[in-house]
Amino acid sequence: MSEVEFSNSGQKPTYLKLNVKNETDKLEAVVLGIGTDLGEESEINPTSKYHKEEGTYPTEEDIQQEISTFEKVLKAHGVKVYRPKNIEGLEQVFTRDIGFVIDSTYVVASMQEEVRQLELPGVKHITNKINPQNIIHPPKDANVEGGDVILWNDHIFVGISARTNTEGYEFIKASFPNKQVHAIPLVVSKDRKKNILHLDCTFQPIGIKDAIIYENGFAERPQIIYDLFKEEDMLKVDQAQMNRMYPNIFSLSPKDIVVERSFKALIAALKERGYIVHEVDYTENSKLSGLLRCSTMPLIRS
Ligand SMILES: NC(=O)NCCC[C@H](N)C(=O)O
Repeated sequence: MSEVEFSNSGQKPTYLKLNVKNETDKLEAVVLGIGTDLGEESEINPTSKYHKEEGTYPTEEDIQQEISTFEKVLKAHGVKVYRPKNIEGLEQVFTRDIGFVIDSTYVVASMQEEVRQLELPGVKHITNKINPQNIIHPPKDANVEGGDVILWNDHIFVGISARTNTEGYEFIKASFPNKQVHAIPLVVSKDRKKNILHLDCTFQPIGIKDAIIYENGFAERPQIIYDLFKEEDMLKVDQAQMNRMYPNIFSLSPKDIVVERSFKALIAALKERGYIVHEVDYTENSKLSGLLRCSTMPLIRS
């Protein structure tokens, strides 16, 4: 059933005015993950597998507690926060991956992992507020997840990973002919310390010209990134910092960035560059191989 609002006497539906052109314009509306019921401990990626084997898998309580502190920061900045509806036994933390907005178009993700694809009905009550004419679906055999799609105004970077394939990249390229769409092959490894699950685990633009980058996360040198971002504007992180998900912070605006509290070196570097840093605890979430960007799906940035 559609949940669109009607502006006057039921005649004209008011759809969400989707608008996302980059990673940092002022955030107006977002879908934030829940983690209400994570389901069984999962081996879906090398990091989750490691924590399952080590007996350090996060509890639902801790995951929800961390997400609720993030939600408070979002709301304190006037952001409209939508939440998925719980589906029994599914993680539903990383809304980033299951769909994403490019300009005014909503792309429904086509996911490699069936257990992630099953999360899609959880956001139906939100996607029902989008004009169906602005919703697109990848064709059969094309996989693309939002964690691999990074927007930078006229440019779109698409990570080629265990989750997003070349067909997924081709689909994005064909769907947005006015953008320059770049395929960025990532390191895929069973070794949790080397594996890059999605592009947003190794690279993310911040502000209006800077970026956080783990340079060894790419299967080949991403020349386009070096062409678009100056050497002095790149905050380079090492492998241990990448493993803690330093690149996966989240921008509320070109100035305001939400960062995991323990990322001391990054926080200092960001402050030095004039950013306002909002600290939250998110270490338990990182054990599922995602962090702040991963748990958000921006709908409107102005
Ligand atoms: N963009 C991201 O890196 N998302 C994290 C997804 C983690 C989730 N446990 C998964 O393996 O699909």
